[in-house]
Amino acid sequence: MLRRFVSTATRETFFALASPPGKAGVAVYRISGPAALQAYKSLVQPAATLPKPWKLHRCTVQDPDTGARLDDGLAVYFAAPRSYTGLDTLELHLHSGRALCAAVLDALARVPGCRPARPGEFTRAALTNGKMDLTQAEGLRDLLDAETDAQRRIARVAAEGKTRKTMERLREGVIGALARVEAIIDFGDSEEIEPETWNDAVRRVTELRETIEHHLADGRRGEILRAGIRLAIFGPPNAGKSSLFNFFARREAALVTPLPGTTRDVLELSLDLGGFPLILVDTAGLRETDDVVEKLGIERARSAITDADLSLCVLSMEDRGRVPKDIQRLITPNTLVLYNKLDVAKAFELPAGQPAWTVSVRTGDGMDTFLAGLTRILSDKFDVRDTEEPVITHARHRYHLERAHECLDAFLALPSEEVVLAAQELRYAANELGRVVGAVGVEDVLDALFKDFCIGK
Ligand SMILES: Nc1nc2c(ncn2[C@@H]2O[C@H](COP(=O)(O)OP(=O)(O)OP(=O)(O)O)[C@@H](O)[C@H]2O)c(=O)[nH]1
Ligand SMILES: [K+]
Ligand SMILES: [Mg+2]
Repeated sequence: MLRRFVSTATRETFFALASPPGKAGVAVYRISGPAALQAYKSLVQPAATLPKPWKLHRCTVQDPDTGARLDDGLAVYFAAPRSYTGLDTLELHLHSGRALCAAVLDALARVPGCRPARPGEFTRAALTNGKMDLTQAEGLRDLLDAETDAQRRIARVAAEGKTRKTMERLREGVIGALARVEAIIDFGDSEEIEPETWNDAVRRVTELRETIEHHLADGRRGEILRAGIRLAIFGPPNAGKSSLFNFFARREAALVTPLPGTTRDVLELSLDLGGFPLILVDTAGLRETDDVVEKLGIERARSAITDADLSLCVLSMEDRGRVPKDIQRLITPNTLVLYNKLDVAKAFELPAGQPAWTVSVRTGDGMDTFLAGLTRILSDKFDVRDTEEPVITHARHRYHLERAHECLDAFLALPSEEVVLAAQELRYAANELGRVVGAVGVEDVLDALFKDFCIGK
């Protein structure tokens, strides 16, 4: 249903080094646009015969003005529209070195009609030319940014076009229902239209609404995984929260002292735990205090706990019987509980109904079991398996799906006489779904997206 997104007609030819600059095995240059073959003729020897598309050719590259030989390597020509960008594209695979890259880029800049590419310009052209949709471009950016295995896998789902397909199918469904309602408007007075048509539209919309609800009820797994899972460590002073934080950091990242109230600021640490992106947050111990600075720290701790996706309460085993009420209130069935200082306390049976462990951060006792348990919880809560439906990975997707859901709700609340209003609600819904894939109104999203791309992608 989706052809061209934005009509920024590309008459220009842009080029970039697509591989990292500097010393490496191979440097890849991409030249995309109508002058791609012109670049071939200017730079490549022998240029007498033009390259067969999609075939690698041995070549020598020379300076277009002096004819001085620069390097030799391989050239491949992708004829439009069967290229990454959908435009005529030339790729040169040469040796990589700083001076060599600079000389080749300089030579390319002297080819008439060629100019250096802007960040993300190749992908932007691919989008413009209908080679991919907005969710795929976002997925690609996320794939390049992915730092852990779970992030990589979720980005792939979008980059491969699964999110796009789901959204397009939903949009087509809405348009199908809209066609029925419009038929009632057009032929409503004649006998050709059965009352069944309205019921049919209602049935379709009900199903679509359910599918959207199913996608929305994903626990925000996609968005959380992409951004990193925030795990807030909290508890009373001196329980060993910062000691645990340092255990994960593998260095003395936070101050640890025997004085209660040591930690004041909120500290963060990003790490990869079993393939999951975890943002660990250390916070000030919670207690009543008259110390102004400590009070501020405790306020920050409370907001960090609220903002977190998961929370871990650290309790010293010695304080087990006397956990203050305001800390008890923060422990929900979803809170992980770590009883620390096993080395100086007697072991006890863990209460059921709560993910909990006993450990000694000091001696390392029980830590393996705790880490394995934590990884399993992350996997249960946030993992996205290949067989599952694509999930929402950006707040933007959720926003438009929620709006579309509202429109379908509004449609279903209307009586069958209100066909004109009903058609309008469906049009709004289709429009919202179109925004996810970028079929409507996306210029601002594109600018934000491609700003973060590297040049040459
Ligand atoms: N015996 C024993 N002491 C520990 C253990 N873990 C931490 N401690 C000690 O407990 C004291 C407090 O540790 P911290 O890590 O500063 O505790 P905290 O919860 O961050 O404290 P605040 O920042 O003040 O809230 C320090 O003296 C640690 O060395 C443990 O497993 N066993
Ligand atoms: K302390
Ligand atoms: Mg601390």
